[in-house]
Amino acid sequence: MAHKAGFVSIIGKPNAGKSTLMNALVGEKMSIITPKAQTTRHRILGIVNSDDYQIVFSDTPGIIKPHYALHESMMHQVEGSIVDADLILLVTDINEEYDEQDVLKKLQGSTAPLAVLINKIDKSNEEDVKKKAEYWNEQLNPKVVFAISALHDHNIKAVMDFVLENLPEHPAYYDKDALTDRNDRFFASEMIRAQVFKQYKKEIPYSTEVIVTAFIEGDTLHRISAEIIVERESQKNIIIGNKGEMLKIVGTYARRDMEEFFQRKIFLEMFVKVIPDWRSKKNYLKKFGYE
Ligand SMILES: Nc1nc2c(ncn2[C@@H]2O[C@H](COP(=O)(O)OP(=O)(O)OP(=O)(O)O)[C@@H](O)[C@H]2O)c(=O)[nH]1
Repeated sequence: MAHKAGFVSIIGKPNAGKSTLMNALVGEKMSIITPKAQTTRHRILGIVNSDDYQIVFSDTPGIIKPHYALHESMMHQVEGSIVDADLILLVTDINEEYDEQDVLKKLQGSTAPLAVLINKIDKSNEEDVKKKAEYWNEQLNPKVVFAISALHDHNIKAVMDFVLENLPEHPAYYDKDALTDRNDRFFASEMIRAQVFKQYKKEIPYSTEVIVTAFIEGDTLHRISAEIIVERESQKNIIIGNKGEMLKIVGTYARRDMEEFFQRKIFLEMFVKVIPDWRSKKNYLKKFGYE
């Protein structure tokens, strides 16, 4: 059998379940998952290897109307991942209420085989699933529509089979040992960011960036320093909390996640820094890895 390899882009609206799906497909906790929308800011590759194939999944930020330079960068990543794709998985929430025209628009002109995945069917009924399937068939004429639950691992195997069937013949793109293109620093910062999303309300998570400033590896212990960057002094106070108690909670949970992920003891120190309006400043966005 000829070797197959290709790029599979997972796209859709915020909160549709893209990261949950990617983690179910890849079988690792690559992408952070929180109940809030817009948690994924970068394209993240998750790679599944076997002797006969290499599937490079790409989890992308949710499709939104851009309000900040940060959002523009996020949308460029979505567009890039549609252009690069050998296959596209469009994830939609069965209970999605707002307009999906922006999603449809992004897909115009794409020639890659497309599957629509109607997600969260555990929170729906057969009739609604059927209606949604008809809607998507009409709108996009995809190769196939799957009804799935990424969270409950329902029909994920069928999606995987579809991907394998439609993957082009190609040599591997990455080393067969690789699970992702992201490094340990990235995952460390994502684990802190996930806690920021979990522990704080309203605008705080969206105004926050996390930068790992030092990552010293050891056989039994990794030493990690990170900066939590916010836009205003008032946000800094909220992040730190009364007598530092909020920051302590973030640190405790993030450290726990890191210890599980890296299989090491972790020493974690964090500093909170204010950079006014960093989300609108191109130079900072560039520095933080957004193009
Ligand atoms: N009930 C149910 N909830 C799900 C399912 N899949 C995902 N979720 C939940 O939906 C929420 C959003 O999931 P994510 O995977 O972070 O969504 P996303 O599309 O990556 O979101 P962004 O990163 O914001 O674009 C989380 O609370 C998930 O647990 C599902 O099949 N059923």
